[in-house]
Amino acid sequence: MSPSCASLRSRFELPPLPVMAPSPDVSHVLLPLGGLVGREVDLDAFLQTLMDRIAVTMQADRGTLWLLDPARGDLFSRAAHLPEVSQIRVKRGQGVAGSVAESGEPVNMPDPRGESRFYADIDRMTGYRTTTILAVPLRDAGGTLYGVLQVLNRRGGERFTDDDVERLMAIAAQVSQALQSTSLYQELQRAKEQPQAPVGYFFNRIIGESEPLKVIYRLIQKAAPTDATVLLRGESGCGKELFARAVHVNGTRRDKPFVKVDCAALPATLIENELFGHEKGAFTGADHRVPGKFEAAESGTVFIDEIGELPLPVQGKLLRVLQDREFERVGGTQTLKMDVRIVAATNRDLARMVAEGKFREDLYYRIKVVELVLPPLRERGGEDIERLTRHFIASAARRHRLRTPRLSATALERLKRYRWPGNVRELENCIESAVVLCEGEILEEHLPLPKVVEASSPLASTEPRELPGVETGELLPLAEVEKRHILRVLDAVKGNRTAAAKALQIGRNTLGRKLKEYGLSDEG
Ligand SMILES: Nc1ncnc2c1ncn2[C@@H]1O[C@H](COP(=O)(O)OP(=O)(O)OP(=O)(O)O)[C@@H](O)[C@H]1O
Repeated sequence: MSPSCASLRSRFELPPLPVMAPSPDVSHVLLPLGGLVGREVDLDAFLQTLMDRIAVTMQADRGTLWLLDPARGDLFSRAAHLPEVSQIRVKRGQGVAGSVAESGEPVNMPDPRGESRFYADIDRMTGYRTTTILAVPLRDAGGTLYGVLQVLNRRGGERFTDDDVERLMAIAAQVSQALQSTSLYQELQRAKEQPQAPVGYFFNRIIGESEPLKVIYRLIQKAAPTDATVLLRGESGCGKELFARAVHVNGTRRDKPFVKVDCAALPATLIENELFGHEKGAFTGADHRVPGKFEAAESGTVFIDEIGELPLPVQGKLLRVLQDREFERVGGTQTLKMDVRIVAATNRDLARMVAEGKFREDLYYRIKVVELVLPPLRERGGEDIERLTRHFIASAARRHRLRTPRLSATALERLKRYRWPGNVRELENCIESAVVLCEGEILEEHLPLPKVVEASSPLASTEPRELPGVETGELLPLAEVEKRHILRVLDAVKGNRTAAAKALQIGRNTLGRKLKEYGLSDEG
């Protein structure tokens, strides 16, 4: 085992934290982490573990570590427990964390609604609803404030108490001490001396250090600060949405909205409406004006998922948006100007769709100014599979409040050899299921993987071996086998698409798209 594997392993084998009695003595929260700092092989994972522990100890739903960016003078989120976006920035004085950075005093806010110090845009950006917040300053050994430690939503709908404030302050003192021996702190110090150098670490939500991913990170770093339209291509479940968010948060629009439009999840007739909004009276039932996603994303980014599903007339309208930055609402005559960046994604072969006359050629070239082809999981190598696996084991155990099981060498070997047709999503679901079903402390028997079909087998295939419902001997085209299998699974879950997608280990979008291809309505 390589030294880096050894330290990663020990990180995930830390015993779970006991739920603490109210006491400011928090030494046992962070002591086990102390040793890891010195062997810091994976700072992101370390910070994530740290935030997870803090959230559990504070009986909070989630926690965020904010750091002051000396180059820009604002605060950026460096690690968050269950974050939806990789990075958020707030100005000093803005929001609760910004207020703490400004005043240097803790803030305990039992009900943020209507509070001027609460920055509701963050909830809007993440889709999370904050009900209680507690935030305290982080100071270095010299007493200078360099960040904020924040926890959200105390469990059981309770408020954070005065004891909690004291406890989080004590934790902050220890976190500060631990952080000061990391490369992150050194980077902050360097940035102080060279204020032009931006503080990095913008990929902290994406796991993977394999060469093909590093190529993608470099391309994102180049493309993100521009306004170039980005097209993400890749198999279903390989992280297109995650990378689309990375483009957004690494660019200049990071403080503005990131708005997703999922073309596969919408009936064709509604897509135009969703993107461009409609005027009152545009159609029966349109009793008031509704702004579209382009308006909602003003100055931010619109992420058009499954762009290959866009009906031809709407493709023309989108082309005009890209060329002239203007459009009209459905049923409207007023031309609206807009300023948004567009990131699109597809797992379809758009070049082929162009050749077949299903996708406009001029739009195709407009959207692929920067094209990022995400590698499927099986091409990212065993180390990335291991990193993702350990991350998903820890997060599933946390989500289901279970003890974190250990991964046996045999199980890890099987995971590395499997082909992962459903990519990271399939791995995530597979691990969650194994963690939930695991009976002992070792995760080995419960991996829901087909035992025979593995990458190293000459019979390796992306299809499961057994396909119930298909009569043996019948030589069916693959597409027909897939269709029958999907319909059978849907039947088994009584038409519940979320459950069917989960069982099939594909995205709900992908399922919607396939059903559309079979000519089945997209509702439900
Ligand atoms: N590199 C990664 N690190 C951590 N999590 C990842 C990574 N890639 C994907 N995931 C997770 O896998 C799941 C699927 O990712 P995502 O939805 O971005 O895929 P997608 O390519 O957009 O899928 P689809 O084409 O089906 O919409 C998500 O839960 C995402 O958070």
